[in-house]
Amino acid sequence: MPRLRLPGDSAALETPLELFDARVSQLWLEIGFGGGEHVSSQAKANPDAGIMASEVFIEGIAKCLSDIDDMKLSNVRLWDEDARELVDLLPDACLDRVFILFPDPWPKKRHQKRRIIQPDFLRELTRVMKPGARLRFATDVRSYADEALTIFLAEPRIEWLARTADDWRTPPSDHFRTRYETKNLGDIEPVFYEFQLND
Ligand SMILES: C[S@@+](CC[C@H](N)C(=O)[O-])C[C@H]1O[C@@H](n2cnc3c(N)ncnc32)[C@H](O)[C@@H]1O
Repeated sequence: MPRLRLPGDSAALETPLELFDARVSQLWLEIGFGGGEHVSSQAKANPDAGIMASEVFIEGIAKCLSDIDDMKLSNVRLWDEDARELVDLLPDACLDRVFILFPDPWPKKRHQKRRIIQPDFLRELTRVMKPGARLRFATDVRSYADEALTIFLAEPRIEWLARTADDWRTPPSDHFRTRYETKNLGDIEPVFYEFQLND
């Protein structure tokens, strides 16, 4: 993946907007993109955004690469390893948006510590988000929805942008459905939490 794969060193990632072939003014990150439908749809709809997208599942990476090629997208770059390693390499306050959509749910109690939303990782994410940046989290597993919300709201700089009591039950207007979402494997209707990072 020579032109699409992000370099694995912090020096190259110091000026991430320059890593895209397209001229972009915003930097977005999608973590665990699966087959990449959401990545390619957002990239097409937002040519001004450079999207860094991370996935470890090789078939998903191949599918996303094929879509990027078919759609002639020059504002996407892929990271084919653990997203947490990429986040560690990023400079402070560089991201405008983050998407964590239907992450592996690990529904069994004894496996829940494997979930990607953990206090330490969230703190590291807030380091690389700009003040005012948005983070969208979606899940269809009740225990993950509850646990993640508790972790997000414990972070002092994170504000939950819930406008009404239950608007988090409705997909945001700029959401593109993901392959995992369509499988309805969870125990609740999907929830979409939208957060903003404050100063
Ligand atoms: C349940 S799937 C959902 C995929 C996609 N977001 C969707 O909604 O269709 C979660 C994905 O996250 C990926 N994943 C899990 N841990 C990851 C990590 N640390 N870094 C990057 N990707 C990860 C998995 O390989 C898997 O494809």
